Amino acid sequence: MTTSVHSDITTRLEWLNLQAHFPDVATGHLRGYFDGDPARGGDLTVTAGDLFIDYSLNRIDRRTLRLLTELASAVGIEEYRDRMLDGAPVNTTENRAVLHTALRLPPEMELLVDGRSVVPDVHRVLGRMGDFTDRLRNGQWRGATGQRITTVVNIGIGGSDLGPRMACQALRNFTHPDIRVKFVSNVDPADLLGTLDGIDPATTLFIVASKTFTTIETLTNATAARSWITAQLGDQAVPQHFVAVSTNAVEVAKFGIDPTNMFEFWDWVGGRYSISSAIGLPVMVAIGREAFGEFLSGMHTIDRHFAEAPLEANAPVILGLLGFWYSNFFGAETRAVLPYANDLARFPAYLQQLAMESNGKAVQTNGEPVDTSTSAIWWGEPGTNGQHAFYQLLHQGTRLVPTDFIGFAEPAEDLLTIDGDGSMHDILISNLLAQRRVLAFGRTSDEITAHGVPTDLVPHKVMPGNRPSTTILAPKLTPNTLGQMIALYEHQVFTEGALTNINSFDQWGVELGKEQALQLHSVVSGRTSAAGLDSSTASIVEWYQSTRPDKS
Ligand SMILES: O=P(O)(O)OC[C@H]1O[C@H](O)[C@H](O)[C@@H](O)[C@@H]1O
Repeated sequence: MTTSVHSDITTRLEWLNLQAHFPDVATGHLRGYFDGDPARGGDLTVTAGDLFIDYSLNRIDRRTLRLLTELASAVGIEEYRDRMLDGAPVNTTENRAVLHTALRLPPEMELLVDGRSVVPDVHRVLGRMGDFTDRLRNGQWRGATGQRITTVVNIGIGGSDLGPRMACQALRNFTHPDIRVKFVSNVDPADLLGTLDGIDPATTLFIVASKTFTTIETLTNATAARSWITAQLGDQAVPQHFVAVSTNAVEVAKFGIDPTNMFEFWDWVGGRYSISSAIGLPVMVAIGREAFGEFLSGMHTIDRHFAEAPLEANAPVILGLLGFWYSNFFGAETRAVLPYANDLARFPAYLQQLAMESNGKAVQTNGEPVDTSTSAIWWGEPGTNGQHAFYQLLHQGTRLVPTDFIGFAEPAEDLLTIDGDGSMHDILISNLLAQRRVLAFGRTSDEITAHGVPTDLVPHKVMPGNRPSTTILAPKLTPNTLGQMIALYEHQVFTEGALTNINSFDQWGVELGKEQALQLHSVVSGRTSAAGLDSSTASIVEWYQSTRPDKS
């Protein structure tokens, strides 16, 4: 197995330079930076496609970014990026190429994997998805009773759920008026039952989405959904009510879904990077094939920027370098993403899988333990809701939480304010601006005292500021700009993974839990004994079995 980029980053001269530089920055304050460098605000920005990114409110000075890019360059990040984009097997533990970017290539481009151009395959499947989508949306595709399909339920989990679910919500204003798209992921029966409650099997179609088609949650839910359909419509109804998205045609056929109703993708598409593959089918159904094309083209715009822009003007690289900086020099444990767009409510959850399943690792590509910190814990909620819940900690707590604010110039819809004098969207954006400003600049005890606040209250009201944030802006939340934002974060995650020299594209850490769940299912259901289990697990199994009502 070859190493992806480098090893022993902490022994490099470029790392030592950053270490020597860090104390200057650690003792600096964003107030001081802005006072001493009035042009900083407009200068520390980068444009990528339609995205305008302001990173001036970060704990860096102009030298920091140069030193960080020198480090990135020294470890060969550009070569590693190019190898990924060219289809080299950079997922070394699975010996696979990592080519989600190929899913967004225009048809006239060529990219060879094992001597075969993958672009025609990508467009063949996109064409099939488009034809299916058209038939569903124009009512040609009928259910077993001859009725139009009005509800599409995607059954999938992880990468086969989070992306399409997030995107369908984000693009609410672009969706077909007569088709609702729903999602079931959890093996908790409450999820499936809650989703099916009140919907009619005769007008419902299921997309069973699973890269491997062996994921227990998805197959269990799909089997229950099939029973729900056949109980009311008969066995012969399955072909009209089930389609599959997978890389595993054999398992799809075993499940009973007609291979002609399967939309394929390939092992060089990682689950958490799969929204631009056939896994995006529910999004295409919701917004239509042309708009889905716009979504892919937004991603491609950022892919090209990532491939071509010099490191110091490369938006995802800059964001990745900042993440690395906070994790490794400031010791930041978490990272917040706060979209000032209610429709992006699931974006932080989507990014959690993207970032944490990719980079939540402690072993370098050569099998040695990492000598750096890897992924932060990503979390977030839409503004302004979070302001009334957890922002207190962001402003005055003891932890440093680098934050991404996301905002749009034009809302999908707007309403007047209560006094009829302004726009609700203007209030939303004013809040975004206020929060990033207060986080950065705070309020000093002198300023508070000047407002006549009693002395004993002053320390409680001090806002320390110097809390970093990055602001990502786009003209409007559309399929195209959503695609741009997704690709921005994908490549940012790549950058952090490359710097820490881990394989961002495998996920061995999720396997053991799956394996043990299968074994424990047999114990929990009473088919095998609890003998040999640790005493804590055995006692909970005993409690569960004696406490749950008789299943029969
Ligand atoms: O699409 P599937 O094969 O069903 O996999 C669904 C998910 O499950 C796995 O446990 C992985 O951790 C995820 O990366 C994957 O997205």
